[in-house]
Amino acid sequence: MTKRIALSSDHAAIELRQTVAKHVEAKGFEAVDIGPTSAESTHYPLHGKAAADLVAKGDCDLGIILCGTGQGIMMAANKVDGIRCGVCSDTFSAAMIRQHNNANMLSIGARVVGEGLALAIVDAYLDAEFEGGRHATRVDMIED
Ligand SMILES: O=C[C@H](O)[C@H](O)[C@H](O)COP(=O)(O)O
Repeated sequence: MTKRIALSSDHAAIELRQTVAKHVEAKGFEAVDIGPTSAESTHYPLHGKAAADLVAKGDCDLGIILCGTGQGIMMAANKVDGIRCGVCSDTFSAAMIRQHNNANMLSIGARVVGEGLALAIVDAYLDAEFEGGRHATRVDMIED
């Protein structure tokens, strides 16, 4: 079954989010892009929570969220039970948050990385798989 990826951002990352949405569709995922579409200033906690809720409820398999730094929207998403979201500005971390931390959401800062690196980060994240084993013990500890 096609994996569904929840996408949201604040005003600082609309263009990059739309580019990421097209990229994940081209990779064979379904992009569930919940906006916003207007460049009007908005509040990242609203959008981080909205995407995190989709993942936490199982409506989406994974989530990719963006704001200026990726930090604020990540903090909001991580307040939702069952969400493990990391901010990444490099491809190694993007793969590792999946392989070791089983992160179900990725956050990116649109004012931190350019489009090329952002898409490489998305690829590293989506192409990686959770390794389980000792890492599962630790992820369970986070959930507890
Ligand atoms: O962590 C927060 C994000 O980087 C926001 O995108 C940022 O704070 C928005 O700033 P501004 O309202 O100045 O565009």
